[in-house]
Amino acid sequence: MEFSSSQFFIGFLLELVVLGGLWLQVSSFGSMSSMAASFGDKGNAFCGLKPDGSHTVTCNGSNSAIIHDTPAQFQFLGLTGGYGFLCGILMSSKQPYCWGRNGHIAEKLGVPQPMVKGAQYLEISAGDNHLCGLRKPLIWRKRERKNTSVVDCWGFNMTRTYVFDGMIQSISAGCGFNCGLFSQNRTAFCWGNHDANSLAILAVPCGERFRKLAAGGNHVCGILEGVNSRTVCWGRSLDVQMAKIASKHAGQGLGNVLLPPNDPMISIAGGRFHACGIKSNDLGVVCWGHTFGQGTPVPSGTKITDIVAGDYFNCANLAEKSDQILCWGVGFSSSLPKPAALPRKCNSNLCPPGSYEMKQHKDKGVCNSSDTHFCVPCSGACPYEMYQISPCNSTSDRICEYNCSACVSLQCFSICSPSPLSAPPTVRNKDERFWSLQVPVLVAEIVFAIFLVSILSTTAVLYVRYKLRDCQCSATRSSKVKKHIIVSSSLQKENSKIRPEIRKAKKFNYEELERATSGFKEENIVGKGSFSCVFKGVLKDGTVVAVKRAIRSQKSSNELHTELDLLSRLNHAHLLSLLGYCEEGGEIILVYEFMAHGSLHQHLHGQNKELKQQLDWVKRVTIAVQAARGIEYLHGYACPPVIHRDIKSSNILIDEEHNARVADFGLSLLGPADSSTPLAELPAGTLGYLDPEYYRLHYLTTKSDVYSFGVLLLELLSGRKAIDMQYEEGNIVQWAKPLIKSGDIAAILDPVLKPPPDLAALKKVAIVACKSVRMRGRDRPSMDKITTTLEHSLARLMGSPCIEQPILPTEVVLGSSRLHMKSSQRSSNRSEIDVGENEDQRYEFRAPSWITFPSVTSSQRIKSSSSEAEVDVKNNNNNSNVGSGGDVLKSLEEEIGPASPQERLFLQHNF
Ligand SMILES: Nc1ncnc2c1ncn2[C@@H]1O[C@H](COP(=O)(O)OP(=O)(O)OP(=O)(O)O)[C@@H](O)[C@H]1O
Repeated sequence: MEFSSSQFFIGFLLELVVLGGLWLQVSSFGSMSSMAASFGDKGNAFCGLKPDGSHTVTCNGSNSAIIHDTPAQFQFLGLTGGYGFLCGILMSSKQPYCWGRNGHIAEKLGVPQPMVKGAQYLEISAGDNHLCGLRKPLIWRKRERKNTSVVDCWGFNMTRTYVFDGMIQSISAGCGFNCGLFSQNRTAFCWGNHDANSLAILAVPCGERFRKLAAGGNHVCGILEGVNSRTVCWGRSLDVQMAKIASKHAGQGLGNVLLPPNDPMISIAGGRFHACGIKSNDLGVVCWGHTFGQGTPVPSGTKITDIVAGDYFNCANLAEKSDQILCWGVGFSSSLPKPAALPRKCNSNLCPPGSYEMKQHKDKGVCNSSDTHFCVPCSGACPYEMYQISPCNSTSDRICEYNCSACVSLQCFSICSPSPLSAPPTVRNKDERFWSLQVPVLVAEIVFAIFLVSILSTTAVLYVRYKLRDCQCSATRSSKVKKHIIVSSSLQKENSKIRPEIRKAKKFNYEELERATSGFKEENIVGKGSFSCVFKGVLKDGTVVAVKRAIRSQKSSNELHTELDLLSRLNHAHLLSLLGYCEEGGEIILVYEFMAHGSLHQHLHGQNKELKQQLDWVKRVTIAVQAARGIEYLHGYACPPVIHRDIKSSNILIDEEHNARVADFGLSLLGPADSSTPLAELPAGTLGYLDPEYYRLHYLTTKSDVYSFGVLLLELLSGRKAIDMQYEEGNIVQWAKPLIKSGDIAAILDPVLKPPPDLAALKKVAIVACKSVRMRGRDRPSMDKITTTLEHSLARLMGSPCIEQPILPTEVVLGSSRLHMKSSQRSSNRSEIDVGENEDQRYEFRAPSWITFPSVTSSQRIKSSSSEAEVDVKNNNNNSNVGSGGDVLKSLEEEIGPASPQERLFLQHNF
């Protein structure tokens, strides 16, 4: 029998859609399922809900504590397993109940403590040494905050309640971190201990929509939404580097490291250094990540329906052979039952509404006996671009078809546009009718699109021409104009330097760097930070580099790891470039481009007064523009946006050509791009530059960087340090703000320089600085507006008559995977100093991380501490260290005023 290509495509698609719609219970390292595996040095165990519908649990395996403590009398809704323990949600109370042994959760398990009275859970998920539960929302309380989800966690470094904005559909736990899937937009987010999981937490694919997540060791895999159901993974444990560690742990020889396959998947489960999934086209199993040389091989040609992961092994429920559990990998005990009396979902009852019987072939069920049925839940609504042509019934899932008039994806177009010529007559007639209707619609749409694009581009061209005509500089203004042109072209040159591709950091070996820095000689030190020493070095090929080596501590290496993770993703002419890194013997060393002229701090406040004088007004404002551009890129163009958290003059470095580069990303944070909630982070940064709102309310937004940048502008204008106790008013903001507000700009200008002929240019800078250090973040301008204002000031300072045109074109930010539209570009009216009133603030949400690294250094830098109490103590110390600096912060708090009820709620929920 012949099929037309369109029939074939649609048949294939329907198969994908139907199979893709299967929503079988899956379990990863820790997700909840009807079965679960536990692993660890006390042996492995495998438990499952009995297939008789009693919801009671049965366990087998070599972990005697789990076997002995199995609560056979309790009924459970689902199970999850971790290192030496298993947990289930009790049917009666909907609370977790755990058994086995794990010193981090509790010596003697049971209901994990502390437990909120009456809390009920929808799902639980076990990592290796922790358990998290997604709380059932309390809808009966009228005043309950809407659209929030609560996750309670217990165990190593995790015991606390996390509140998230947005409804979470499911959670999955890995080693020391967790991930969640928002139900509304299906985006993923992860939180937890950053030590080994910074990549898993920070590198969540931006804007991707997932059907399912499965966290493993230090990685996460997710099945993408859409007909392809492709799997993507991120994190650390699936890479080659980690393979060596994996082999050591599992006592195995080094196997292969495989990439996730492209096959569509219906479920996945993550192990410590690997992940496995069930392919939707044949229910076969496929594994990737680190595969071991020895151990039971991954089954081939076997259909499976459920899958769970231990650390180095997986177990699955066979689709065809009833009552059999199949395990593979290494480390599971031979005493694990194969077959085990575990979940086989073949029921004698017909499938209830909301589910349908899964078939192996058209007429043959999955179960051995034709009297029993294997039921799976119906899939959700049809995907976008599709409509339902038949509903879900007891024998088949809902069937969806592409709506050819609403195609946006290539897949849809390819399905909708095959040639109808090879079809049999009836099909051809149908297709002809279809095309006779569709073609005019498509043609009309294309014509309309072309018309729209040409109107828009013509308008844009006319607008640009009009603007340029206004700024035509006549020959009579030659000297000033020349200057302007020279500046413009030099800045154009600068733009061309922007690296359009994100470079991969090179891996150096220790000897290479040791040689480059003459054995990390003291004379080669060019700077010292709180956590690191920076050496000048020369590589074998003659490249001069800066080598940053952590002062040995876990915290410093955390910082360098954050910096490595971030800088490998960022690329901009005004961000310090990372050339490579070296990670050996537990130490991490970063290699950067060498900045020949050191830091802005050294120029402004160093011993050499000449350096300060050389930094004339044009150079200072140019540095301000360039630094603003770097930060603007972080906020508006990096995806997800980056909050630097430590903008200050010692982190603005100056290269050979006197261009400014923003450096030191050790404290920086990423956040999801589409969230509208502030990060809840304990304060970190440098005293004097620290946003009082962030300090006071722990609200972290991109506007916190704006505050620090405002302080930096005041520093550039006045030549004073952010906090300088040799003056009566030691805090630069407290000193400069009233003077600027009173219009006395000259009073704040650096006395080592003569005021410029056109003071108005610096007035603009002072005003924007003043706005940037407003108490409330939402009242501060965004970085793109600041950049625009600074560009205008620079143009004016250089005598350009074209002050409406920024000297530096604004479209210089390249290299991010996605571009965000600048708010200033959205605004049609860009007044030169009309910055920041009532504009939208970019808030980022992030789970409150557990807090790390307290430190006060000579540069008065404070970092989040391991406990709030510690933070207070440290801050008090800081305050006493800096004398009235502490009072300054106190008075800033007072200026912000008491927390509103909403803010208080935010704090209560997050800290
Ligand atoms: N790429 C570089 N080229 C030249 N000098 C550099 C480079 N990177 C850093 N330095 C110098 O080393 C100093 C220390 O840098 P680092 O980023 O470690 O700390 P910091 O920002 O000054 O202090 P902290 O870590 O306390 O914030 C800088 O102030 C600068 O003078």
